[in-house]
Amino acid sequence: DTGSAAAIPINEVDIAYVTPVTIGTPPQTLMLDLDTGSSDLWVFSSLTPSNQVRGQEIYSPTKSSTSKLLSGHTWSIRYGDGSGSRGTVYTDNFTIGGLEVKSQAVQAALEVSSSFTQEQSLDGLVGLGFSALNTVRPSSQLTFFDNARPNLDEEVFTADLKYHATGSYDFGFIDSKKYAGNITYTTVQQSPGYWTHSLSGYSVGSGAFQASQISGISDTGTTLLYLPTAIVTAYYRQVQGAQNSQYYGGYVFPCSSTLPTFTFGIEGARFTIPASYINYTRISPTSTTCYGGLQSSSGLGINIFGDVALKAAFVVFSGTNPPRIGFAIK
Ligand SMILES: O=C(NC1CCCCC1)N[C@H]1[C@H](O)[C@@H](N2CCCCC2)[C@@H]2OC[C@H]1O2
Repeated sequence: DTGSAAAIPINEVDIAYVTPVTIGTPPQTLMLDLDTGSSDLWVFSSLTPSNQVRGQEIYSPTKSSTSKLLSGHTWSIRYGDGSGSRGTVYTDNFTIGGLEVKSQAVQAALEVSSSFTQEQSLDGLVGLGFSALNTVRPSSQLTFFDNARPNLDEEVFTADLKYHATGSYDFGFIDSKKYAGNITYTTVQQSPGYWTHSLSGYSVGSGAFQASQISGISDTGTTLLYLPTAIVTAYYRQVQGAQNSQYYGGYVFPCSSTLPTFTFGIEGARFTIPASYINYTRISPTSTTCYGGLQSSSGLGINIFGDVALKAAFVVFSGTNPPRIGFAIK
């Protein structure tokens, strides 16, 4: 089996990407954020208090003839940005891009935090991390990818996220039309459950490449790129008027500044993030101060290769044993 679906930016600065999925019988279509940084599949639902729902589509298990309550099971998740949700669990038929999993655990939200309520075009998440991170108790549940794997033509899914444009997620096959040259793979450490791997180094603009093993997670659910402070300060040293603002919680700079590109290594391959991706957003609609797409990871305890980096490549998440991650230019 295979599947292929769109990855649609939910706003004009690509804060997140959503993908249409169907749940139940007859199919209910929701727009979910496919997140390789977590492993819960949860949705706004008919059980979510109405004062926490602001325009989202909801899953109504009672309207699906194939839904089953997973009785006695609950879940509760907290994300790195402080957002979170909790609820109860059903199983139901679930498809992404024509790929169906029967009896997928669908976690129905009984409560969501305010940042989810405020994102009206995001109806929930599909966790594509390793199932060890799943928060359902007393028995944890498998991700959509883990459930689909036995039926996939190839044990992979790919992410082709785009800057200010719609990209795609493919399951079960690698579309050679979506990238150029070769795919460079590197090993993944799957414990504790993230797609954890290393970069082989970096360079700023036309500067020399600094070989250095930088461990982190490839996380489609994180908007920005978070790297060690030494790398980030070296980058913004090249930006006129840049400063690390306590007030804005990160590096800001005059929107008119010229930014250098940022290149990261995967083994022997090199991937260059255009300056435009790092000129992330104005701090407010009328401001001439801009917030950077590259920020420091100090305080996070982990480096995060989020969408700002991933959208510069075609990325293969390979569920082989051992798992691997592959990058190609596009
Ligand atoms: O918390 C993180 N990442 C952290 C960012 C700060 C540094 C540590 C990692 N990712 C979340 C993201 O923010 C959420 N958000 C929802 C609203 C639209 C924007 C996305 C979405 O829900 C879970 C996941 O994706």
